[in-house]
Amino acid sequence: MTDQAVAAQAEPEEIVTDIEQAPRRLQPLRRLLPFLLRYPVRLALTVLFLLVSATSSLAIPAVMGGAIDEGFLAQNLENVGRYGWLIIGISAIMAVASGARFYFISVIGERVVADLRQAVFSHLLTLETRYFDTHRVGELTSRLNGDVTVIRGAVGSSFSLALRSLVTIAGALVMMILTSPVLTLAVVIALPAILIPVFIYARRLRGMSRRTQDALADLSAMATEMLGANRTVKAFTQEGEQAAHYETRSEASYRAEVRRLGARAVLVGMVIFLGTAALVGLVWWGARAVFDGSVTAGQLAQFLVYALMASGALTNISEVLGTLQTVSGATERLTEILDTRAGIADPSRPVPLPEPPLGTVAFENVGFAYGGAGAEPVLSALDFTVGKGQTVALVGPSGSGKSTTLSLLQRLYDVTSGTIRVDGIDIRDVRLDELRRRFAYVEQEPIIFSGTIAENIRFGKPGAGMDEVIAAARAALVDDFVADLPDGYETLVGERGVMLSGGQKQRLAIARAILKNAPILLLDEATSALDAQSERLVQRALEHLMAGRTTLVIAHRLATIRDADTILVLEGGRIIDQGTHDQLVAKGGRYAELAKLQFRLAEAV
Ligand SMILES: Nc1ncnc2c1ncn2[C@@H]1O[C@H](COP(=O)(O)OP(=O)(O)OP(=O)(O)O)[C@@H](O)[C@H]1O
Repeated sequence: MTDQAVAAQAEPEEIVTDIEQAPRRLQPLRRLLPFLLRYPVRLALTVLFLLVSATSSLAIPAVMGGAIDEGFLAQNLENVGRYGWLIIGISAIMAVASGARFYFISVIGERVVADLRQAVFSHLLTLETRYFDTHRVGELTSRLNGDVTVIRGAVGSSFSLALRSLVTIAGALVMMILTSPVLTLAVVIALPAILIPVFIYARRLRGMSRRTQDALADLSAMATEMLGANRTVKAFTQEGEQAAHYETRSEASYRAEVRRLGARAVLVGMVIFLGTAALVGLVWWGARAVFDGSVTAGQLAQFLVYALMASGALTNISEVLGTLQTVSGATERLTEILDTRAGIADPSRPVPLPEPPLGTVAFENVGFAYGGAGAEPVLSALDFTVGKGQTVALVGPSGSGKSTTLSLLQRLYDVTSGTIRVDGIDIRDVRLDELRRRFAYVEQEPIIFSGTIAENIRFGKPGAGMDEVIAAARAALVDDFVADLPDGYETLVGERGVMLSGGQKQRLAIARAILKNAPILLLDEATSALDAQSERLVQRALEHLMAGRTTLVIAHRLATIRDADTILVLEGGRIIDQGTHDQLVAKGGRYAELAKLQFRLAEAV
């Protein structure tokens, strides 16, 4: 089974635990407040329109009561008309206020979500490499999408519904007491008998709805993973197997949803029956009060409407509470990211690097362990210098620490002991962006983004003009294949550059590095063999790039090795030998053995 498939199958448990651990507390919601309070005017307008719409909706039943008593029962058509106009006027105010409330709260919701999403994304980009070593990118993007969407729903509608319901309950209760204290007392006594069973059942339903959400999250996680890995799936002829997995999960999600719908149907029935029974009881009780003259028929009608409004609002609140718990979980997961401090950050008093750049590198007795001091060291007592314009090649068996050395130089991780200097300055004293501007990095498997050829090259120097991009492309021999592409530099290269060959991707990455024009070049040569023609092109592109630059190269090509000023032979994180190719070959020993094994024999002949 493929790695991806294994990972996909490991996913359900993780997702379920994640969601089950979602807090039932609502405190994390407080963290949304600063985002909301950034827009005080819109917030104030929302509250204003909310109060206006709630008050006007509460006024209608009172007017209606008046219409019944003074209009219908008094058989006074004029009064019916007058009250009718009043109701139309109030409805107009209510309509405008409700529309405005909906608009402002939705805009705030969208605004908060956009702010939150941007804050989380830009914060994630500042976190150090170690964070990404221990967090799955799929999980992070799902937080960015899923959790943010959950919050959008809540801020836009649930908050508004909760506020409106609270105001309605309070207002309706006041109006009920004003209309008839005796009837209000009867309702307050009878209410728990109806609400308690409904609440208990609704809570069970919420648990079920969380399980269906889990099942859905699980389904979409699997689909994303498998579609992304479609080449691997095909290579291992896993289509049938994975489709069957998907079907099993999809069926589970369907069954969970059906169970939830059944339970919901029971709840709806329960609400209808208990509600109607309560209404009949209230009407009967009210009729008695009308007959003995303690309330008028209009007051009774008005009272019934208030009671219905209050109970509707109560039901809304119980639903909103459920939603807010989910939102609280989402908010907590996002604020967790925002609270993570970058382990590698700018120094408080940065030292500027010399201008113009010297282009020198020095490792002084550097030790490093991925797990921090005390853990198994990956590099020990690493000591070497690279002078301006020199090329130093790192060679050594797999796992000897070559890539780690380049990571440390870019300060993707901090050394555990010793010092690294660029142009004589300890890199921990330099601003991160200033330091990293001094390097151009060409990775072993270059990362190509899904935009156009020009955008990919321009990644080396944002804002570079088209003439600069083309000059870099010429130097990296990219322009010869671009000429054959339908849209030239504007051709889209597909996700991860799938539409380009291995050699073309490498040349594109070299063009990007040429455009960056940094004084120090970090090069991780590709191990995968290209055909002779591509290889020659990449080699020529590299020569253009290396010209006049200080270069640290993880070398796999004999040509690179031969031209290097110094070769550092690494083994087990230590430099076991150094010198030029000829010196080291003459010495015999480990380097000669390694050279035979590691460098392409074809090149040696
Ligand atoms: N992010 C990481 N977290 C923990 N350990 C790591 C990490 N990256 C590398 N290692 C470990 O550090 C050691 C050195 O790895 P490094 O990638 O520097 O070797 P390398 O010489 O570049 O190997 P290769 O030629 O195979 O790329 C290895 O034992 C590796 O398992």
